[in-house]
Amino acid sequence: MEIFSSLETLPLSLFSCTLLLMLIMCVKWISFGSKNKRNMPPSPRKLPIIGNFHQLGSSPNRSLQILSQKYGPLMLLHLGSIPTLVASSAEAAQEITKTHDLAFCSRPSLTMPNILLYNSKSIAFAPYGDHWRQLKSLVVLKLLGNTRVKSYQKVREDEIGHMIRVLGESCGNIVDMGSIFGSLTNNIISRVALGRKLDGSKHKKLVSEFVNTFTVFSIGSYIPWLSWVDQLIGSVARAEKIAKECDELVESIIEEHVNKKKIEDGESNEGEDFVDILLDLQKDDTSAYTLQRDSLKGLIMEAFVAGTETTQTSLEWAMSELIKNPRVMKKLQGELSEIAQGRSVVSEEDVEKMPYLKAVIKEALRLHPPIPLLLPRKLMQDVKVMGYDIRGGTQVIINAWAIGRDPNLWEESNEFKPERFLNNSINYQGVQFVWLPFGAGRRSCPGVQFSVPIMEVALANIVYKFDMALPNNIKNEDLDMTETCGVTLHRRSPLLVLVSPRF
Ligand code: HEM
Repeated sequence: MEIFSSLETLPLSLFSCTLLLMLIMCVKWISFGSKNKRNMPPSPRKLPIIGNFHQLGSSPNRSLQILSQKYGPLMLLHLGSIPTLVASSAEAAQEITKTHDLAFCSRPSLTMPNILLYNSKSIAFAPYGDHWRQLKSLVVLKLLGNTRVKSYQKVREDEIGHMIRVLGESCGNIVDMGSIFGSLTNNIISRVALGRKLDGSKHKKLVSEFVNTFTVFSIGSYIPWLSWVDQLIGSVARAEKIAKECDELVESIIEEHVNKKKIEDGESNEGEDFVDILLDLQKDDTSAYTLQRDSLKGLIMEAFVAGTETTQTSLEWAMSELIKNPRVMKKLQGELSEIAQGRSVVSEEDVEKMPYLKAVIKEALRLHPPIPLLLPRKLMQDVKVMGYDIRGGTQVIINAWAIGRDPNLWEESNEFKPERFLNNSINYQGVQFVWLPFGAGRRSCPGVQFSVPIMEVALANIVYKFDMALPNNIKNEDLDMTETCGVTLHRRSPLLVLVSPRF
């Protein structure tokens, strides 16, 4: 009887199984169809496992520019297994940083920043969310706002004065301008962030190792199932060691500040550095946001990563272009002589009357944006960009370097012509999307107001006080301008010059 009944049900279960199978196939077919109907951006052919990595070469900004000439201003690459949208035109940049800014506002999770910056608990590599929003507005308002940046004027003047004295003592000798600018930016950031210069070469070396570790390639960031390779070759262990040593350094500096505060309690807040300000904010129980210790330390270390080499590289490129273009150098010296009128120092107030100086710096940043591909973003939901369907989770790169050299946007786009920035409205907020050295939109750089006065006043004083020539009778126009990628896009060869006083 039992056998009978089970036999009876057999055709029925076979029927339902077949029906279920057909249903699954139908759903699959429909979803495959709709996938095919998705209008994906053009993609260069990729290789198994590594995807398009082999096409980036040693100069990704240039390789991506060349690829975009073939595949268009929006292309979809695969870096390992990570789908990566590459934007190479002003229109594409505008879509990402303005039209869909919120959707494109996150950052991908990357191994090295996670190790070095307390699991990306500071700003630059934090995913979008409450934590990032609170921290960014804290930095914009309390550390890098207008009034606060003005209060660092004394530090800027001191350190630029010191740099000019060092150059004065080096007249007649060959000077490495990169190292001069490196010391300047390091000293300024150290004094503003920590309240003092880093003592001894040991700490300077540690901080420079910390900054450089950000560029150590991590295979796990792009091919997650191969992340054990990072462990095997020791890159994770090395980064962890540097992170630990830096953490100890920042902890000791915080301790110094806590002790100093106990002594100075009740005195005025003048001359406060980042650590002072952040410690005060941590104690502020009227604020709805609690600043965690790791975020505080992350912000301090991030200032070194984000602020030193970027400003140093920009100065080095601006100086290189001035040396290579004597016509521009002469015109700038003319403006400086006219405004400074024989005074020994060019002040921050003088610089406000110097449109050509400002144009020189903007033009140098156009040709040599220190972070040529900005920082990678991550799309948080599916969106349509310039008619293409882009899936949530895609990583996004904006080739600011290529946009700055786009011949459709810039006449004689590879030439150094500061005049193009006179009488135009292109400003540091990047709202025109044709010039993006500091990015644009919610994720743009909060350090603009901090670094621009350093660049302007430092360059003004050097050019006002010294003539520069290349050693070994190298002609100015033969100066090697080859670039190489590190934390920033910097000169491959050091900028060695012979300095002589102008008066
Ligand atoms: C010449 C100097 C500098 C240049 C060219 C520069 C450039 C940039 C660029 C291109 C980005 C990425 C923007 C994007 O993804 O859209 C960025 C982000 C950032 N920069 Fe700067 N930067 C400079 C100086 C500074 C300084 C001095 C500080 C702080 C002391 C700073 C702090 C930051 C931070 C915290 C971010 C992350 C913003 C976020 O993710 O929301 N930068 N910078």
